[in-house]
Parts: sequence; C-alpha cells; structure tokens
Amino acid sequence: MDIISTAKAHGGVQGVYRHRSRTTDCDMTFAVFVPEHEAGEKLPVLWYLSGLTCTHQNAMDKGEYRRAAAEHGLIVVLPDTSPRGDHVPDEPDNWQFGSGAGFYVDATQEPYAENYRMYSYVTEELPAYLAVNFPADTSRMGLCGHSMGGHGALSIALKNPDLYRSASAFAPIVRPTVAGWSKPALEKYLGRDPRTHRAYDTCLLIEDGKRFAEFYVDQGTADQFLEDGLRPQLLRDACEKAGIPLTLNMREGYDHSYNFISTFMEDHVAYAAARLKA
Ligand SMILES: N[C@@H](CCC(=O)N[C@@H](CS)C(=O)NCC(=O)O)C(=O)O
Repeated sequence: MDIISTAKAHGGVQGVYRHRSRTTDCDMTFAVFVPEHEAGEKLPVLWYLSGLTCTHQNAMDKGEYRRAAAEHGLIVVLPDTSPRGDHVPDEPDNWQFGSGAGFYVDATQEPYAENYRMYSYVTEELPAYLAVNFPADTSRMGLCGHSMGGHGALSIALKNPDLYRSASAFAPIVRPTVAGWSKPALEKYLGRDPRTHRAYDTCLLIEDGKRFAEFYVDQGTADQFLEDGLRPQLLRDACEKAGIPLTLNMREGYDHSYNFISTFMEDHVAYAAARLKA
C-alpha cells in the first residue's frame, strides 16, 4: 500500500492511500478517516460512495464528515468512483461514462469488463483490504452515498442486507435504468438487454423482492437534477408498496452540491453510528 498523505484531524487521521486492485486491474486511490481509538480497538465502518465526476477527494475536501465520525468513533472510507489508468478504456469527453462514472456495477461487456468492476471492488476487495490494513471491524458496516453513489449505497444494501447495517443517501439516482444520465452507461457496461440492468436499479430490486431494514434519504428541492435524473417519489412509492421504512427529507432550497451534502452530513454519520454501534 502506498501512503499518499496523512494528516491529523479531530484527534484522528485523515489518510489517502493507493493499492493495486486485482478486481479492477489497476491502481486504486482511496481515502480513510480513522478516529482516535484505543490500541487494538476495531471500529465500525461507514462507506461514502461519491457521485459522477468525483474521486475520493471531493467528499474528503467538502463533505465535512470528520467531526461527527470522530465523535461517534466511525471509520469513514471514500473509494474512487471508477478504475483509472492509461490502459483503462474511457470516454474522456463524457462525464457520465467511464472515468468517474463506474456506477458501482460489474461490467460484462467488452472492452469494459476487465476494469469496470466497482461493485465487487467496493463490496469485496476493499472491505477485505481494510480489515487487514486498518483498525476496521468489517462485521459492522454502513453505506452512504451521493447521486450515483446514492444509487450505489441503496442498491448494494438491498443486495447485501447481511453485510451492511445501515444505508442512507443524498439525492440518490433511484431508477438508473431509465434516467438519462445512467441508462446509456448501463447499456455500455452491461449490454442492451434491460433485464441485465435490473440488478443495479434500486426501485427494480425492491420490485423483484429485495429488502433492507430501512432507508434514510435527504433530497434538496432546488436540485437541478431532481425531475430528470433523481425522482425520489419513485423510491417513496417502491418502499411504500414493499413495506420498507423510508425517511425522505425534502430539504427546501438545497441544490445537488456539497453545500447541501455538508449541511446534512452529520445527520447521516449519526444515523449510521446508531445502527453500527447498537
Ligand atoms: N459536471 C456535471 C455535474 C456533475 C455533478 O454535479 N457531479 C456531482 C455528483 S452527481 C458532484 O459531486 N460533483 C463534484 C463536486 O461537486 O465536487 C455538470 O456539469 O452538470
């Protein structure tokens, strides 16, 4: 593991690290905040999955999670949003596909299937790596995410209810199979048969019988993507029909940016802590 940087913050350490991933067949950079803790102590883990165009750095610089994570004793992990590298196929002019747009799926289509395996990277390889290299108790993990990462958090929770104890999201893409900014990417990663996309669509996963204990979602009413890409009412309908408790806070006047996320981040950390430390 390469240590790119470490800095003391709120009594703990904010670090940025790089390792070779066999899942994505490239070097992956990620950020981890480890609060102050007793020697030998293992801490629960909150995963924060970022949105389109992001690396680990956006949330690390603007997410404002450290004070709450230190207070509650949670490790916060910020993975990258895609594989990267000269050998990784990409569309540099397209912000909704390729680098920065892995959509937390395991691609099946060429030439993407070798590298674009962010679902397995985030749910298997990086947790295992964390358990060995950090004071992380990976039997107590929660998910949180923004936009594309909100889609990641909710869909991963539905598919792995035994691995994660909490799932929350900021402005999640709840129907990526129909939203304009995700459908073309799913077609390139997974093929044009819409049946192969269902396994990565929160509302369709619920329709297909997947369940999670409860969801917590914040959504700004002034979000520029609210009606085209996000449509939280579809999640409300799906959860109501399935009997999944959903807290959906419509936040008056907030947009899609980290000004919105940082305002409510402490609530999400506290929400996860209550479930991970119960
Ligand atoms: N680049 C896009 C916007 C992309 C965007 O808003 N990305 C969100 C996630 S979906 C984000 O977190 N961007 C990085 C940031 O704000 O630091 C545009 O020009 O419309």
